[in-house]
Amino acid sequence: MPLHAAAATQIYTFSDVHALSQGLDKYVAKLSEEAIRRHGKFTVAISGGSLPKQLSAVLKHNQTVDFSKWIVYFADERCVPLDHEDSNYLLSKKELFDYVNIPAENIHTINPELVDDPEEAAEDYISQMTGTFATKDSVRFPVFDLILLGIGPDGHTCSLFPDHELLKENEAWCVSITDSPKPPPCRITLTFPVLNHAHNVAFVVAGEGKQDVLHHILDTAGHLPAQMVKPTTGSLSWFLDDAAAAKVTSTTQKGLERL
Ligand SMILES: O=C(O)[C@H](O)[C@@H](O)[C@H](O)[C@H](O)COP(=O)(O)O
Repeated sequence: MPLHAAAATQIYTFSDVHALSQGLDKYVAKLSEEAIRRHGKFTVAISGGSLPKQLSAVLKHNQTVDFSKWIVYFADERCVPLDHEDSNYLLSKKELFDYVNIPAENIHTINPELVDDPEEAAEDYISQMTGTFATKDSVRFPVFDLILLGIGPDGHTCSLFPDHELLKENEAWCVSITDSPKPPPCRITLTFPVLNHAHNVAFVVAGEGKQDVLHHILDTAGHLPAQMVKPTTGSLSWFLDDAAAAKVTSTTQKGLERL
């Protein structure tokens, strides 16, 4: 698979969700190897929804990835206990963490003692990231090796929703939201400055239910949250199954590669 971290947008399409998971396995394994070689670790932020299952279906059996060097954050997380059915941590635990040897201390969850105080929970998450990303020089924004994102039918990503005040946040690394249109209402979420400072950002989108929003995002100029993800120097990739990509017609399709 001709993987390269081009600065441009790269769109990969797959015949079905299993092929998409196979493509993600190769993509993530390559980025993980490169990052570990470069700085001894692989810092990754994972979204919730259908992404963890799509990400992990093949990757959880990968025997070459050094998961012991992974440092995991969540692109967004619900303000619920870690054993709650709505927890993104629990979802990724069931789909991936239970199968691979990521050290528990390297999996950065929302502080379970702060789930009833979203603002405090967001501040605590920033403190956790400071521990991971701070260097001897002051670091303005954390630089993840990879951020994995989904999109909702309304074009939201993470817990950044259309027309929400949080879209304007350009300083804080993580913020809380208490009026999420997608339940549950209280969450913490990474912000656009963090998303757009990542070395690599990949959207993973599958299913015919995403056809219209994906057509809007990739074929029209606009300001949906997913359209505001524009890595300053990093790569932006789309991993799509054919069902989701059916209405994508833009010239970016020239970047379409079958993996
Ligand atoms: O915590 C969340 O709800 C997710 O992070 C959210 O941003 C998700 O990625 C989209 O809503 C897409 O969800 P689906 O992939 O399930 O459609």
